[in-house]
Amino acid sequence: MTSNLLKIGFIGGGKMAQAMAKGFISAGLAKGETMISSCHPSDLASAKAFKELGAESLFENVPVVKKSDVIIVSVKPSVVPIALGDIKKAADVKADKLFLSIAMGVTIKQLEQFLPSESRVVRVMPNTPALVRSGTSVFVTGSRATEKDAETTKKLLQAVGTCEQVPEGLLDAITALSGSGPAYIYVLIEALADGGVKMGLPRDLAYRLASQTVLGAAQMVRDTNTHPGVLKDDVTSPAGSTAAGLHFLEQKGFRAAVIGAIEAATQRCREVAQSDPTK
Ligand SMILES: NC(=O)C1=CN([C@@H]2O[C@H](COP(=O)(O)OP(=O)(O)OC[C@H]3O[C@@H](n4cnc5c(N)ncnc54)[C@H](OP(=O)(O)O)[C@@H]3O)[C@@H](O)[C@H]2O)C=CC1
Ligand SMILES: O=C(O)[C@@H]1CCC=N1
Repeated sequence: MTSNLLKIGFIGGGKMAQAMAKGFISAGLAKGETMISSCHPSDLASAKAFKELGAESLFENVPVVKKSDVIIVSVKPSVVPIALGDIKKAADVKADKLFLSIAMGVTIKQLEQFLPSESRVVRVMPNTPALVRSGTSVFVTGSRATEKDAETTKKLLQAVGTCEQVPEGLLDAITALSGSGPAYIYVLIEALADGGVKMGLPRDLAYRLASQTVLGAAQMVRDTNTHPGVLKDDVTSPAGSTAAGLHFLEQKGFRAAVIGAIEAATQRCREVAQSDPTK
């Protein structure tokens, strides 16, 4: 039965779109045939990836809007005005639909200007672990979005992880933390494994241990409601190995580097938000 499922369209079929599409399928919220994407003609790999899911894959944006109930705008920020401009220019498209934009730094105000006046907008910041239904998403509703649109957004995003409604003023910092965050953690996992290999561990064992350790530590913070500093102290035995490792990290400025990374990424989002997205 596919008739009760929302028809989900993706404008831009790249990495984040594919992660969400795969998450929706594994959550039972979509089937390949209830999704459709538009890809840039130069991006045959993304078109192929959507076709492999059983979804239709086109090289035009307007038919995606026509055929979908909810449209996920998943192109790069600089492409958003071009892609949404295609829809505004099209005379024969009824655009009174829900558009979820995941583009970093593109504000609700800009999105509402780029789209036809009848379109309803929600701005979302997801992350790639949506693919394995462990995503972290937040959303902001636009001026024309209804309560039902907020419910639809929550239903889609909670199926692939967590989802919270937030004020738009927090979105740049959230993009820096949870939108970009998986990349920082992958670097940490690589570094943990590299350290293990340096000290004699086989590479595959080192990756298994590093990834499970990150997963377990994250679950401890989330599920025990205990301050991470207390959890850190629980690991750190007097005169033990952890204290030696932590001392080294502090000497190298680990904590300051992570804080600086969030600040730099937030700043980049602000630059994009303040720039003319058509340039
Ligand atoms: N990746 C992530 O972890 C996250 C990304 N985002 C946001 O998602 C959006 C997409 O990011 P991401 O998936 O990483 O980027 P990708 O480059 O992987 O995906 C964007 C896709 O859009 C295609 N495209 C370019 N022009 C057009 C057009 N005119 N019409 C339709 N499609 C077009 C691109 O093709 P081509 O490559 O040929 O240009 C590409 O396949 C960005 O706005 C980003 O800020 C948000 C949260 C997390
Ligand atoms: O790097 C980026 O710009 C996007 C936004 C958050 C994650 N990826």
